[in-house]
Amino acid sequence: MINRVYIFDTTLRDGEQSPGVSLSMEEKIEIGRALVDLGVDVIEAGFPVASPGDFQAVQTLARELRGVEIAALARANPKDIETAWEALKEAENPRIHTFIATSDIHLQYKLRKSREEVLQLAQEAVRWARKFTPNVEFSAEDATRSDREYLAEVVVAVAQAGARVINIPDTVGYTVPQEYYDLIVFLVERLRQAGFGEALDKGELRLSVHCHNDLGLAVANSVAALLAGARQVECTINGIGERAGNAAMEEIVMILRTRGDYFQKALGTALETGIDTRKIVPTSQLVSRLTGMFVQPNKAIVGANAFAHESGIHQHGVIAHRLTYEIMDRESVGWSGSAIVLGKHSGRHAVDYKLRSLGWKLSREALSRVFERFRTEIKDVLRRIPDEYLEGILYDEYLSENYRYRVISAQVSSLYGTSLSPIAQVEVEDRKTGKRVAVAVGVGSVDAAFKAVARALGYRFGEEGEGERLRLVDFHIDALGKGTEAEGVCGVILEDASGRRTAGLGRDGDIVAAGIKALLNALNRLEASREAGETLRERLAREAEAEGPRAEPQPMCR
Ligand SMILES: CC(=O)SCCNC(=O)CCNC(=O)[C@H](O)C(C)(C)COP(=O)(O)OP(=O)(O)OC[C@H]1O[C@@H](n2cnc3c(N)ncnc32)[C@H](O)[C@@H]1OP(=O)(O)O
Ligand SMILES: CC(C)C(=O)C(=O)O
Ligand SMILES: [Mg+2]
Repeated sequence: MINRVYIFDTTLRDGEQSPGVSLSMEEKIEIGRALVDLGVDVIEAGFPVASPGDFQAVQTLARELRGVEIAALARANPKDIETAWEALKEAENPRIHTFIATSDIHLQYKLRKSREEVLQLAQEAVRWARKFTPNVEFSAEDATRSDREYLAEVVVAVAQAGARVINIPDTVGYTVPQEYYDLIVFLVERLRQAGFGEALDKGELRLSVHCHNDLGLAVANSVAALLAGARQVECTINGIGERAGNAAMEEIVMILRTRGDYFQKALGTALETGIDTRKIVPTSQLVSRLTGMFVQPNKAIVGANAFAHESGIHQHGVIAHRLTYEIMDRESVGWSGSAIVLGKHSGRHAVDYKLRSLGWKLSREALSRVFERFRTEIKDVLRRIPDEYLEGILYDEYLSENYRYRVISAQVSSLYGTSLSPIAQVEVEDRKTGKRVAVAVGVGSVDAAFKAVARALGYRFGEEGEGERLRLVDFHIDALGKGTEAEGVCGVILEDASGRRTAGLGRDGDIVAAGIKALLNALNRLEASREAGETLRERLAREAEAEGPRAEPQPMCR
């Protein structure tokens, strides 16, 4: 049998059947182009008879996209099939995908037809479609709950009618991998007995799988079917689709790639797809943005945490050698940036690694000082810890004696039920220039307070006003503890005009006061890093060198 697995992407058809998803024509084209770039073999563009909008979308994609087959869905009746063809006919390589259910439950309650009638409709549908194109796919909807003998009869009948691809959907996500594997083996055998062995071996006739995720088995079932001899897999980006979704393409592709050794052993050959895996993450993010379907952080391959290491023991392992805790190269699926994420469970190795990647070399003693503050002041306070906070600790530890600014007092109004704006008045001390008072109006009380502090110290946020312009890159507030008396913890990251970034933290029972403290902390660190940051960096590096060499992280670790 051929070792090429054809990727049939149904993000735009079954994926769009996800409750709450409705893509505009422009969005479908944008996703369609991304799918072509990704290297899918077939794009199921829609169900043309469903609505004029669906018809137009299929027609537009058929006209616009090249280098890919375009499929359209049609029930087993002449009108659906003719409409599908009308929409498809300008495609470079059009495919009519016709279907009818084969399970007794569907026959009895939904179609109200006998097995004989459905068998005949299935065959006729393929013949109708063949009048337009030889590229016809037939799906036996709810195949996994169908009587096996009857299903085999339908499969052989549609092959005889000229279907090029026969799809065995697990429409309601009911099957389990071994059962599905056995079913595909059984159908392959029946097709061979009916004289289609050579066509299957050459890939001229293909069995396809289409799995839903109701029991969380869509990908496992798809892979089992590929092991059993299916060579087309129907799937969606991020696994979106009807109910619990379809099989996630990115997972199937990466299973085939990562476990090529296993397929080699089991089948005597690895299974190949045409997917350019480096485009997986950008495509996933595009689909998530346009469909509004959020990708859970722990989702395999494309979730934000899929390659992130936050706990100390794992971080240490990965820093020593990526393969200790990574089975795939994150860049091979399109991720960039660091895999080491600082957080509550991070350890000394990760802190050292992060500081090294920020250009700091520390002696053991200096690292211990930073790590101790990280452990006691930050780890339990912030959920995610941007790298800037580590540098902030260094400045606090070594330069805080020279910190320039101090807030003496602040008064901030907080309003409700009025069109008036909040006002902040602050009194600050600049060690170089003395005390200053400033007043500012803001959208909210934090905005007013930040603007007043900035004004008093010769900075500004935004276009207006005088002073050096700063950008607030990040601002967040967390509650430490529960209830209305919980302490507020505010974190800010500032960026100056040269791109230098510093972070600040502030804690207070009053969240506006916590914000003011965080801002002051960040401003003090900014000034200190400008004045003495490089000197400190050199001094610490000299101390580290004097201490002798330490193991450098492996270049493999990113
Ligand atoms: C498993 C799947 O994902 S199948 C695809 C599901 N996708 C969709 O349904 C999205 C698009 N659907 C639609 O817009 C509409 O359902 C339409 C336009 C297709 C049909 O709309 P309506 O004519 O109003 O029918 P409705 O949706 O209420 O019922 C479906 C009809 O199709 C029949 N039918 C269902 N599947 C098939 C089939 N594969 N072949 C032939 N007839 C079928 C049903 O028996 C029912 O017929 P009836 O009206 O004679 O009772
Ligand atoms: C139309 C078919 C292939 C389908 O989506 C299903 O059975 O789930
Ligand atoms: Mg489906």
